[in-house]
Amino acid sequence: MSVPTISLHDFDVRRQEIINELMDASMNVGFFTLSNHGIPLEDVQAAFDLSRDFFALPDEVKSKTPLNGKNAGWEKNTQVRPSTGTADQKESMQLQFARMDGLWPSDEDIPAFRAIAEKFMHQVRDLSVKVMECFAEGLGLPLDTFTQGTVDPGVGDSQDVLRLLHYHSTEGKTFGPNFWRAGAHADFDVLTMLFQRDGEGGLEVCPGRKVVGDFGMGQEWLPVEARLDRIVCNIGDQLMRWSDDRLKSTYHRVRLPEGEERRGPRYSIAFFNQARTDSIIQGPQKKYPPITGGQFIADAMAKNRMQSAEIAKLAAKESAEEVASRIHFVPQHLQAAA
Ligand SMILES: O=C(O)CCC(=O)C(=O)O
Ligand SMILES: [Fe+2]
Repeated sequence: MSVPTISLHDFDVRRQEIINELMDASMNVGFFTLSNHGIPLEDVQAAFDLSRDFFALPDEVKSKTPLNGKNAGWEKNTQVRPSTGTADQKESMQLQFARMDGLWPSDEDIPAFRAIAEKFMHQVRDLSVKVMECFAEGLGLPLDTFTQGTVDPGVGDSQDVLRLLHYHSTEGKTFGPNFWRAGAHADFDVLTMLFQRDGEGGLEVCPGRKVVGDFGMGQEWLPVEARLDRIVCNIGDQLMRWSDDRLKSTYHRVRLPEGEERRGPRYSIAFFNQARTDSIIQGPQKKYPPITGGQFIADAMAKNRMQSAEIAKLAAKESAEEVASRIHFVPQHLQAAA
């Protein structure tokens, strides 16, 4: 199995063919990469330049816009994944269309940050809407089923997030067996679009996992090539539930450099398309009870915090693999039902 690449060239005339490819990838792998996606390379580069300039600021400056409880703001070395119990070796800055009061870095600290970031967010959102409409069509649902919740970003209850990520250089550092740039997890959004820079690899995918698994431990992990001109996409838990589990939300992780690999920093940028707080998530076959986008995220974050605290305690004593093999992990919507 491999992560398929889907070209979006001549989108309008090739629409049906593209829908078929997207559905196939999402039902079987949960991940795919997009080529010829229409976002100019120089705009992707500009977003990475902005990210590099922001993370180069002193921590005292970045901490003027700290992470709040709603996935906006800056954090460093604080994200503990339930799969590992250790903090991801990274810092990140999360940006949204709404709910950003006091969280945009000032023009004195970093010129035009908001303007550049928002331009890119709109470009990625517009492309995401195109892809999510394809999913709706592929599932035989009204075209706006998944995008209703993610359009109109000015409305105040958009939960979409652009996350700038900076994984620290590992030059001269050694780590225990249980440390990751990003520990194994599934995303809890509708659709994630991830940008990477050439050669800054490490992202691995556990393809086509069954609905229930233990963080993908012991299964096959596929590397995803890092290329500036491609967008890595994956299905999140919200779309899995919204499609009655037909489209798969898949585990993925970012490993630390190994052996002779370059040990420099890694930058990536993820855009998480989320259901809006008041949209109702329920599949056509009503496999699961309805839930609002707001409640879904609140539940997911609470569960995550609880599991992370639990596993951090255990992981202090045992290896991650032993711990993960004992914790029965299921996607967010199945957890809520359990
Ligand atoms: O940086 C990456 O390649 C992946 C990041 C990721 O999976 C996430 O932030 O959810
Ligand atoms: Fe992720």
